Amino acid sequence: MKTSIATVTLSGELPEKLEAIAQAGFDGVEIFENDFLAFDGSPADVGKMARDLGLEITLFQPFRDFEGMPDALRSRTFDRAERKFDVMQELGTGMVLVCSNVSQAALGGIDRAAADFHELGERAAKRGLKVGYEALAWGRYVNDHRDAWEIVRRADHPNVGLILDSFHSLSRKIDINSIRSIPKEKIFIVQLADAPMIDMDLLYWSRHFRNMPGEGDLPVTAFAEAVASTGYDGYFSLEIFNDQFRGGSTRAIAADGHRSLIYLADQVRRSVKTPIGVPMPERATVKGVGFVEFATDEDEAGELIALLHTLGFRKAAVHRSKKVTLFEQGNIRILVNVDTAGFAGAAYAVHGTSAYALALVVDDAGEAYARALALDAEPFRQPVADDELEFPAIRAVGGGLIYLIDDKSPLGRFSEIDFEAVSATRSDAADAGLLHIDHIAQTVAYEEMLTWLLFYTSIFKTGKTPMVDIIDPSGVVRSQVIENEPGTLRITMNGAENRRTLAGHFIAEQFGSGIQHLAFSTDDIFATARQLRKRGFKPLHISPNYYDDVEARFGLQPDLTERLKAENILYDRDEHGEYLQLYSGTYGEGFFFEIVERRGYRGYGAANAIFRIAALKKLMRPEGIPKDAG
Ligand SMILES: O=C(O)c1ccc(O)c(O)c1
Ligand SMILES: [Mg+2]
Repeated sequence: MKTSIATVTLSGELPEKLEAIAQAGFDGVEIFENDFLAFDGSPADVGKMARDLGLEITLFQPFRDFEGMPDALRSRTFDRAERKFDVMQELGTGMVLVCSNVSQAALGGIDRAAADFHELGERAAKRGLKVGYEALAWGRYVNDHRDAWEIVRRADHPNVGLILDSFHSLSRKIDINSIRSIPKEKIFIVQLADAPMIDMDLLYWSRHFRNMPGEGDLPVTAFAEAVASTGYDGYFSLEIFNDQFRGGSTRAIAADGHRSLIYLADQVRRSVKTPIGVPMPERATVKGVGFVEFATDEDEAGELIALLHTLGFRKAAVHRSKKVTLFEQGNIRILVNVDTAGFAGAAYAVHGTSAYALALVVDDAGEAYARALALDAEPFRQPVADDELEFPAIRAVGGGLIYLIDDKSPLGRFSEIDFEAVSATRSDAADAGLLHIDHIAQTVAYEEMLTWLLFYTSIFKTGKTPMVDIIDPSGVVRSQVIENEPGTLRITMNGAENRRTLAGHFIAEQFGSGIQHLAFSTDDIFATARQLRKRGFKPLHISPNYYDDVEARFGLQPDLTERLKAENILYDRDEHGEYLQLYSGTYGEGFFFEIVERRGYRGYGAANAIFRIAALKKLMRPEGIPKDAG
């Protein structure tokens, strides 16, 4: 698949945009007229800049309010077009996008529009240029690609074709099967954009909320499949109007865009069986979390290890060559790394004590790694001793790592190969009944949420649930769940917009995104709570007012409410069952542990988050969260 992106998608000046586009691996670029007009160089300079970076200029756009003008305005409209053609020839691009007329002056009529396009085609042909017609979802007379296609068909000119834009068609819920019968040579270019499902004015939605394919809720893949079924083998070009992207990191957004197209091509290749995109292994099935690794130092390790002990973990093994200790309970493994050398040391130096790495157990680590790299993930390597395992690894949230391990290779036996077991002591006899990692909560800056959503969902067989707003006493935190069907990988991603929220404070003080809490599962939270108490665990104190409310809200038996209150356990329920949650206090700059018992429940206790956040913030005062820092 040939990939392209419109300059309007990115922030910055034109040269910066072009560089980021080339760097991200695109083949082509659409020059959006305003980007060109705001730039000081000549069209020839822009053309040279693009070509020097190896980019083809796929399109110059948009040319507005062209077709169906009354006679008094018609010749001036053609003059305007000739001026655009001059610029295009200097730029060195062969195609212009004409979007459907929105002018009050425009006259309707398919034949009138077709005649205008025929003439424009004649004029374009003289210069060796092509004209593509796109139906804007809010066009005055033409707002449906089926009508635009009919106009193009009647214009009957080899230099006039159709431009499809997934947003315009999907936002109006136009049947995409209508694309399948369009001859591929009449589809000049295909623009792609997704968007979150929001019920609002089409123009406003389009100009502010588009996002990359796979980041939103529109069936962009099905749209691309319909296009591919025609045999179309031209450019797929991203055209994303998004306020956040325009203010975001030029390089990061360009990289997300490239990843979104590779992912899309992979899905289309599998379903339509066309040779689109690069063959790669399927999305990796995650069977579980192999371990979570903390980076810390000798001084701070003590407090973390003490906390792990109160949670019922036992020291199970030590690394043969590195200063890494393995703690275990049920199927949960936690590594505590105090090595000053290597990546863990660097992570500690930047972030302080933090859970910087995650191992995911997949069917085939080599295949998962190959897929990750095909999707532009950044590989990670560091030297390992001869007799030690080298985990395939990629960079992940907050500059941390994801290690890929599997059971079919020696990687699955890392705890025997790289580690030496230590014998159990008497105090290890009874654990706290913790079984699995239920979920991993990562806190990221709000503008990074889509990046990581696309990262996880494109590489691993996971899906997302709708974003929810969590009310922090100092602002809103957006929360997005990424999970797989069997629940063996559950990630909650919290996006913070300001640093006064608990999540925002965590990012500011940790110097970046990262894992903010780990939730462990138990199948008897009351028994676990009892064990934890014996071990000296201090649960997060929940206000008694909460229990009055929860009893009334769910109609709980008073004795259950009393038991919940006695153990500081939070309660929630959905149509599938009940959820019980118990929290630790905060550790460091806002890290904490959670213990959950799921009785069929599928969610994450979003309704309880406000109480949990308030309680955690109370713990962190007075020196914790600045009351009114900006
Ligand atoms: O919002 C617009 O005006 C606009 C312009 C050009 C396009 O290709 C498009 O999809 C929208
Ligand atoms: Mg468009």
